[in-house]
Amino acid sequence: KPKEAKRDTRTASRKFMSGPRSHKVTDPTKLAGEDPFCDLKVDCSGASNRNFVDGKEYRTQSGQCNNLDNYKWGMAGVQHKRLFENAYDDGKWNPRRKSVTGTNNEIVLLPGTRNISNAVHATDSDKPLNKESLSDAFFYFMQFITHDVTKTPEGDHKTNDDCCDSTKRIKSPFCLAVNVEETDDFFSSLGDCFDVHRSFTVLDCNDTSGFRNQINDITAYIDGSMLYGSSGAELNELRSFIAGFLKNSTANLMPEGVGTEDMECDNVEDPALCFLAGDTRANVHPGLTTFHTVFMREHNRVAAYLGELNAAWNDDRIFQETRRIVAAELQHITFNEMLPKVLDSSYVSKYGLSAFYSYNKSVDASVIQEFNFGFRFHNLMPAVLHLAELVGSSVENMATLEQENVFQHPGLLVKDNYRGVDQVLLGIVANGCPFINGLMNDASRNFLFLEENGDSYDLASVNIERGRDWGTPAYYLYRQLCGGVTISVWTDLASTHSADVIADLQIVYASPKDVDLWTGLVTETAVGTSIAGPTMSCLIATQFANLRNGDRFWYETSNADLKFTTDQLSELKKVTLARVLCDNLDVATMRKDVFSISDSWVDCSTISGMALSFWTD
Ligand code: HEM
Ligand SMILES: [Ca+2]
Repeated sequence: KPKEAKRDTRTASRKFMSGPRSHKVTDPTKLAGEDPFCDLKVDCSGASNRNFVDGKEYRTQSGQCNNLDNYKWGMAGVQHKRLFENAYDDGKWNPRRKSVTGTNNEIVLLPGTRNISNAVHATDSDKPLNKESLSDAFFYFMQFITHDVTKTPEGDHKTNDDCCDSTKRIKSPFCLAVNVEETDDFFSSLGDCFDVHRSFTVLDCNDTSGFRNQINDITAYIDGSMLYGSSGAELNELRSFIAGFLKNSTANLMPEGVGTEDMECDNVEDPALCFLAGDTRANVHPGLTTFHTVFMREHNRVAAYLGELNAAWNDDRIFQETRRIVAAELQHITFNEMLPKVLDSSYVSKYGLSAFYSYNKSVDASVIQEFNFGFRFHNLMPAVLHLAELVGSSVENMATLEQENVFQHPGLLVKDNYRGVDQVLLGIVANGCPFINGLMNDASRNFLFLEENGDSYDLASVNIERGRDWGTPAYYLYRQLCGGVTISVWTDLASTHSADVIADLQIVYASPKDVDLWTGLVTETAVGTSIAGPTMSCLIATQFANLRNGDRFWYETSNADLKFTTDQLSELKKVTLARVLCDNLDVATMRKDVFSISDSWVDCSTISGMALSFWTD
């Protein structure tokens, strides 16, 4: 097996990986360490800090003044919110490392995160299909929506900072070092450590103790920021400034970007090609890159239509109106098709996610940091990527690629004379993603972002390490908050976790009150047919309710100045992801429910969509 061979030849000591492992700050002024928004006053009452075109108001690019009383709610660059006080060891910034079993006289450390990954999250076989027949497209679409909502930048480390270096391991304020035991099946041949860089932080505005908090680089609102960017400067790179269009490149793919450093397209197989999108992570996986491509095309498809209907509209007006429609489609698909498969219907109704929409100006849509962990569904990562084609009347797999050859490899889209993009899409709709509570396959636990020198990455460890980096409190507090269940002994977890999982947790953790948030969440037994346990569902539903109720521009708004007409809204509500895919790819057949592999394939002509004729001015 190729995987074995790679493992055996990797004898070099662990070096810093040349590409980024996590996401970098795009705006260097944000590295200052002070929160620029603490003292900044922005007046949203007039037009000057908002976005009016031809007298009509649209979203600002940064999300500023979406909330008119609190200009920075949900805006790019603002701090993540917290549901509890921080759990940093020093209350300020030192990572959470201490077990509750320690005393004033004797500190007991939490288990190493790679040890937790090995004991709790490992599976030695590629996981079987999930019982609900969720498609790989469901997985990559969730990632696509994640990238509309949250991106937490890394701190100001030098590219060659080696956090495993014995002196820096202690000294560099930007380093976390994950210990690797000699007994580690996979990573031990590379050394005793792998490095993770700490997230960028700012000093909290109201706190004088020196407490530091993480920020969101992008707009939290579901507004298509991964397509349009989260600042005017980012958008200017993407717009063609002709007839409302976004730039594209050969075969109607996204424009090519320059430089691979920040853009996560440094796969050893094909480092040359890199696409430019509104979010720098667009190249991290071809499944994701395909969704970016489809929605960029959807923008241009809608813009062309609006331009024809409204000869008097200029580039700016067409652009803004199209962006408004595309954001509405994303919101509709997320709430109508995606969330009902993430959450059990009991959570959808309890949190009012399908209730009548009414804007609530006291709701802050900014990202709750605990949600950030609750939505890291890396345990659904498919082990392989299939490329598929329509053969006769059925969709068949043409090739099966190991994930380590596919991460950061957008070049797949141009393969086969540009049929790559269609083949990737058909492949992820045709095949099912794996799902077992809390287990991660080798692709994400050992082979993520594999480098030529054998370096790679364990996403389970990193997720746990990230929680400690952020001073995120342990899982048990959230079980208490969401479920009203007090956790003091292991058996208290029995209502949320299987006996097997509890036994695995006990191998590494000294106390159930030590269990890290991400680990506790992904190992919960999922509710009903959903993919999330009770506490995870609570965090996810809370955030998505805020993204809806706290968004003044939500597509279902009844505000006279912002709303779609009744006709337009009823057209928008006909939109399905299947229709968007049919409209923007060279495919003749699709599943009406793109997220379910038990749905049958139908001819694209039988899938209805929205009529844009209602957009004549
Ligand atoms: C090809 C598939 C994927 C890859 C390679 C990937 C990789 C990563 C990496 C490297 C990080 C940064 C981890 C850190 O340093 O803390 C991350 C963060 C994250 N991932 Fe994924 N991921 C994938 C799919 C997904 C999916 C499907 C979801 C959601 C269902 C998701 C949700 C998240 C979230 C919420 C974060 C935190 C984002 C932030 O605020 O920076 N990921 N992912
Ligand atoms: Ca956004």
